[in-house]
Amino acid sequence: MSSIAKDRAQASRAYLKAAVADGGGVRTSTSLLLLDTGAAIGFAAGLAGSVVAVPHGVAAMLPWALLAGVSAIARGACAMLAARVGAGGAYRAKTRLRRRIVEAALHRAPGSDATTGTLMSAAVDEVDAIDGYVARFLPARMAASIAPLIVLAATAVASPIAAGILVATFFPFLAAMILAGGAAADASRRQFVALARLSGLFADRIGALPVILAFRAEQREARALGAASEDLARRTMAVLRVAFLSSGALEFFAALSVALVAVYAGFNLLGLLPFPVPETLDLGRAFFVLALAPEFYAPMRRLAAAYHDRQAAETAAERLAEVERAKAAPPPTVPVWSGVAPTIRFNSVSIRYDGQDHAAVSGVSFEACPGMIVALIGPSGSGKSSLLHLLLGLAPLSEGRVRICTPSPLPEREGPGVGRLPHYPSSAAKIGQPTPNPSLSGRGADAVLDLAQIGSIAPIAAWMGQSPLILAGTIGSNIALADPTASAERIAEVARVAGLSPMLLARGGLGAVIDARGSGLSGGERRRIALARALLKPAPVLLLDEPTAHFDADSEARLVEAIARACVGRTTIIATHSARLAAIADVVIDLGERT
Ligand SMILES: Nc1ncnc2c1ncn2[C@@H]1O[C@H](COP(=O)(O)OP(=O)(O)OP(=O)(O)O)[C@@H](O)[C@H]1O
Repeated sequence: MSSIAKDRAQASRAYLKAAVADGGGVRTSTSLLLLDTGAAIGFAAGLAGSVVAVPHGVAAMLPWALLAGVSAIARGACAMLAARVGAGGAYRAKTRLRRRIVEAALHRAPGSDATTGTLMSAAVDEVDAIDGYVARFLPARMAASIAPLIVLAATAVASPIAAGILVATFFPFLAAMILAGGAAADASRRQFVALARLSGLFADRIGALPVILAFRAEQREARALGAASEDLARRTMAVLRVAFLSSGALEFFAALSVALVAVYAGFNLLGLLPFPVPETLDLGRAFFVLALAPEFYAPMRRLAAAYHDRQAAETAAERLAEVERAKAAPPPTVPVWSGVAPTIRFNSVSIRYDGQDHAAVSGVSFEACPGMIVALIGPSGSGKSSLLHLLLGLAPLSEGRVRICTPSPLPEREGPGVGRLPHYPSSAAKIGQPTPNPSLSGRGADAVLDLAQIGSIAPIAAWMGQSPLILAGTIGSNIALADPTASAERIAEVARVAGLSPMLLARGGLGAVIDARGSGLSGGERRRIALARALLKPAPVLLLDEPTAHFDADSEARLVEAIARACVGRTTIIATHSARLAAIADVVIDLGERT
């Protein structure tokens, strides 16, 4: 194994160790497997005692037969409980890990190139890959390091030479296992990478199905999926080849050791050994060591069966660690936001995405005050959305500063916090001048927060993005995502203000069910849902990205009026190509002039 592969394997093991740290389930499961070995010794002793007692009648046989029977039942119970406890431990470890992975996926650093498909594959398949590791491999590994010694000790008490035979067959077996294990690790890693690639590819292509159909790229995408699944099949066959080889070696040495013990015990019993030995076995001891010999390899068999689980888990751990590494660092300061509209000051702000030569935005300065609308205009690609994303922690700040000034004090505390924000009316008229925020009067001196310190203003911002999220459910529940506590009347009101009435009439109201693809909602209707969502959120900052795109002139005029009303008392920044919408802004920043 190269040193890079070694480092990688070590890092994966350390990650797995930390991920399954509770260990309680593993220890209990291991103890049950060791009890199973103890019961196996009892079973062998019971069998041997029964055989020896046959000439002395049923009464003499009975206690031995009872011992064998109780031991057999105990073995069954231990095996069942070990599987159950292991599965419980694996479930808990997976739940904890999945929570961490989903959190890392949701809070990934701005500019991360992970696709939805790879993140889904990480949260579902790769977390599931640690199931066998915790439920089977870890208990089997711990048991395999102790149980053979117990069997060996019990065998040595009856026949030290039979114990010596077991030890002698163990070393070539170990060498074969190490060789097979190394080959299995590589093959298994390659197989798992192929599986993750296929799952990610499949999930992404399903998400992009309408686009694929529109561009008639079905054949090409089907070929790509076919190639990925053939690759997976090839790698799976390689894993199976190694698995068959290693289980062949295991079975060979297990059978060899039992055969050698049987031959030795039989010849010793008959006094036909061709060489002198310092022990003479009687029937009971000979039967005991013979019945116990298969148990020497049983823990190793169990470990070999679970070995693939370890490879799968280590490969998954590499990818899970990558997802966690891509998680954005938590902001150093976590403010408790008040519901007061802040002043947002951009000072020589530049945004450069990872891996890009040029800054998407450079040297932008402006100020958005409470009650004021700032319109960001400029040609496509001039960085309007990037500035909004910056405020939400979705784009990286590479130069300059963004400060959030609010008249209310913002004490720091542990954990994210946002109090109940006041209701921002959508009924007051918006006049062309900045409107003083009524809630500001009587407040103390400004508290100034640095965006670089707080990471995002998402808790106090209502955002309408360019690609609105639509979830399977009703139209009403999609709007209510912004404020699950909102009343039906309030949802109906924002839906009306956002211009959804004609669509709701046609589809049967807010209770109309839509699927995750939106059940044929038009681009404009999706945007209206997103706008309604933004208007519903009782947030003091409103960030709208192209709210009037896809609208005809009349609808646009009505929507511009509605937006003007909704902005009263809030700090609003709108990215737009619409001259009509820009006309209601107090400040217009033309990003095109800067390039
Ligand atoms: N995540 C990203 N990674 C790399 N580059 C990005 C990313 N997001 C945006 N960009 C680039 O940054 C530049 C500005 O993009 P942005 O979406 O901010 O422009 P825009 O003015 O909003 O465009 P439009 O009017 O078309 O919406 C573009 O060149 C874009 O390709």
